[in-house]
Amino acid sequence: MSVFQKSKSFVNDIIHSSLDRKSSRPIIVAISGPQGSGKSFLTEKLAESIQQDHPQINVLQFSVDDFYLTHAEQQSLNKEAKESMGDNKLLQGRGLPGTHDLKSLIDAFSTLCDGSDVFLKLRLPTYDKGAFEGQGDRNDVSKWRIVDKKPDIILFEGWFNGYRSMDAQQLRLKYLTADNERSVMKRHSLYHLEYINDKLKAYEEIWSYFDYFIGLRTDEIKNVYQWRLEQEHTLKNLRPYKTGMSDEKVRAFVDRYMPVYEMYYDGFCDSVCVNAERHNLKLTIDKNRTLLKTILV
Ligand SMILES: Nc1ncnc2c1ncn2[C@@H]1O[C@H](COP(=O)(O)OP(=O)(O)OP(=O)(O)O)[C@@H](O)[C@H]1O
Repeated sequence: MSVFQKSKSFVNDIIHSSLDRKSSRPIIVAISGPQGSGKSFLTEKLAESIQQDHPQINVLQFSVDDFYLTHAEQQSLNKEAKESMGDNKLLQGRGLPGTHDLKSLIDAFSTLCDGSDVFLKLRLPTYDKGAFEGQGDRNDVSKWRIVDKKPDIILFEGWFNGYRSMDAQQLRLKYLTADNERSVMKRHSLYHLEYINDKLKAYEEIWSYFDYFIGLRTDEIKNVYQWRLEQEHTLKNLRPYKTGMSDEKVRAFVDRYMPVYEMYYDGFCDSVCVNAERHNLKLTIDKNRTLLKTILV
């Protein structure tokens, strides 16, 4: 079975078990996986298949990426990180916790899940990753997604969906005991990692909305380099002016994410939807995205 087939069957079970549920709150299915692992591809296919098999169900899909800071806001953060945070490279460019408009994302979840029957039109931002030679920018409001009907099910994807911050001691210990040569955490100061860890804590309010979780795991995290390069080549070819990052920039871009994988990736699927059994689907894939292992907890 493929990642899609397993996920489709998981989502179909969710839909069947929720059909008689009297709730005006949508079901939230979070999809998580490292960059280029295929979250958007999977989310798109799942939304299509739900729409095809259950036309009466209103599906909404969106991503944490839609909520990145604007290019101008990210530029100011780059400056602040360089000048006032001891040159924190982890924040110089989009991607990590701390580089999103988290307040708008929390407001969006709160509006979508408020449980009342009245639903006012909601606009969700969209993001152009190709703008400014791959640095990216939020799209003009005319290109935002309009949600004018309350969704029944939301597919929400994000590369660090479900990651849990560590307490200060735990992070310190992990850092101090990491191998000086091999650890990517050690290329940054502890203070820079602590800042990201603090920022991550605030995202956990979003995780509390999740009812179900699909986590794509990879046998080797270094696969992300290959996936992200392939993805950028594909995206560049699709863009009218072939804009995007050079291979060297893509590698530098992925380098920024690596410490976060090292910090949180090991147990990231273990404590997402903890209050209900069989709500977490963990799928392990290899570099060709072939499914190696499935765990449902
Ligand atoms: N199962 C698959 N079969 C074929 N191609 C795939 C599959 N999954 C993903 N791809 C392709 O791989 C590339 C990366 O996939 P995708 O954009 O879905 O990754 P992602 O995890 O959403 O990445 P990011 O976090 O960087 O947005 C895309 O070009 C996509 O079309």
